[in-house]
Amino acid sequence: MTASSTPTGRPILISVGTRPEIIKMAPVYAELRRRGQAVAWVHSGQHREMAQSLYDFFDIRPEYELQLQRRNGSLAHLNALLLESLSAVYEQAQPAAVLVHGDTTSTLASAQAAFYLDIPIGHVEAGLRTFQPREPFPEEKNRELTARLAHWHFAPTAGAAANLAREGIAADAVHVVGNTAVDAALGGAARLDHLLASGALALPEPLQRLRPWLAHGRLITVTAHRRENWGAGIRDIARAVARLLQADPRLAVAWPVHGNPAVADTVHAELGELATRLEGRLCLCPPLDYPALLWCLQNSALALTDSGGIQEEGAALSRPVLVLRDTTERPELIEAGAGMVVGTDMQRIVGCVTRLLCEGDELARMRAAVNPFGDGRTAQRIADVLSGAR
Ligand SMILES: CC(=O)N[C@@H]1[C@@H](OP(=O)(O)OP(=O)(O)OC[C@H]2O[C@@H](n3ccc(=O)[nH]c3=O)[C@H](O)[C@@H]2O)O[C@H](CO)[C@@H](O)[C@@H]1O
Repeated sequence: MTASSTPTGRPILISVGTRPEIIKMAPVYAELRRRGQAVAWVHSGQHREMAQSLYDFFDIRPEYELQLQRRNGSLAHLNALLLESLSAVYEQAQPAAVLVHGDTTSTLASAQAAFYLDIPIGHVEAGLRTFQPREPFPEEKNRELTARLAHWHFAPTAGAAANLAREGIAADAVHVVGNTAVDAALGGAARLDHLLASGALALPEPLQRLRPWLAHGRLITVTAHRRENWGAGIRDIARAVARLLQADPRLAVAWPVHGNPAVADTVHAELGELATRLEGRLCLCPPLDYPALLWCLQNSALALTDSGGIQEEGAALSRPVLVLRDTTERPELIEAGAGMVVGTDMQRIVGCVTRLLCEGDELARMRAAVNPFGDGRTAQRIADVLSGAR
């Protein structure tokens, strides 16, 4: 099959394992179905309960769900289980193509399993690189290896396409299409008011308690979970948040705390007592459903995060993002002026946030930046390529 030919008849199979993969593949699923294309969805992840609210929100019913019997937390074991189980699914589904997303272990295993069965692979969000093999680990190598296997490379930006060209990927296999995170965020945000007003969506109670503070326009959304930030990084981020809250009585913080004890224990040890004392102004809550997270971003002056997806969503919703890492594989955010890399140094975080909130001009300029991750029509472009129309 050439890079521009069309898979017909048999389903296009979308394989996902984690929350961001579901969010970012949902627009592709919707667009392919809208065009009458047969689509099948395989869920290979662990956190089925958390995934269900996403499937409800995006109206997706997975045809296949893997029940992996993990005996330990090793990535090799997970990869081996995924490979075997996904191969069995592919043999049953006989897909015309398999679409994978990004850089997780499920991404790489889904691509490997398709490769062994000679099924063409489409890689969505291709070409992101930090060029540092272990930052992030194992994602940097997962995405690089997935690129070796893919047939269609859906690069979100020209920069990502250039990274692929440097690795020798043929130009006619690379399609610059934008990032589906933008499609999902714009679509989700457009539905929010109606969902809230109709009662179809209720914000969790800790977020309700933030409402009185919104009038000050000084809500900050914080998330942190990357492995390289476990320990001292998360501790320093938490201390910066404490310092900011103590210095500015109008500032409020929404921090959905990742469930991993390596994150949650540190955050609660540093901020638990302050959260009680501030009675609602500091919301430390469990991970939020996606619409609630979008609500936080929409109501925030800025976001502090080490998440990849939130960098794209911040840009889509015109909310400046301060990246809590030493590097980002999304340099376009910085080049566009919509974000900054601030790392995890407490003084630096406090200094940057204070400056932005005090000097409104800089924040306003960041909010006015053109979103470098696309216009919300990425899924259409991907569907065009798969149908041979592009
Ligand atoms: C190194 C890197 O950048 N890797 C990325 C990684 O994903 P990530 O860093 O973006 O992961 P998270 O931060 O876990 O998820 C983010 C999503 O979750 C939503 N969210 C968050 C908190 C919450 O309480 N409720 C929510 O709903 C949020 O809005 C957003 O959409 O894998 C992806 C897949 O391959 C790749 O795209 C991607 O390169």
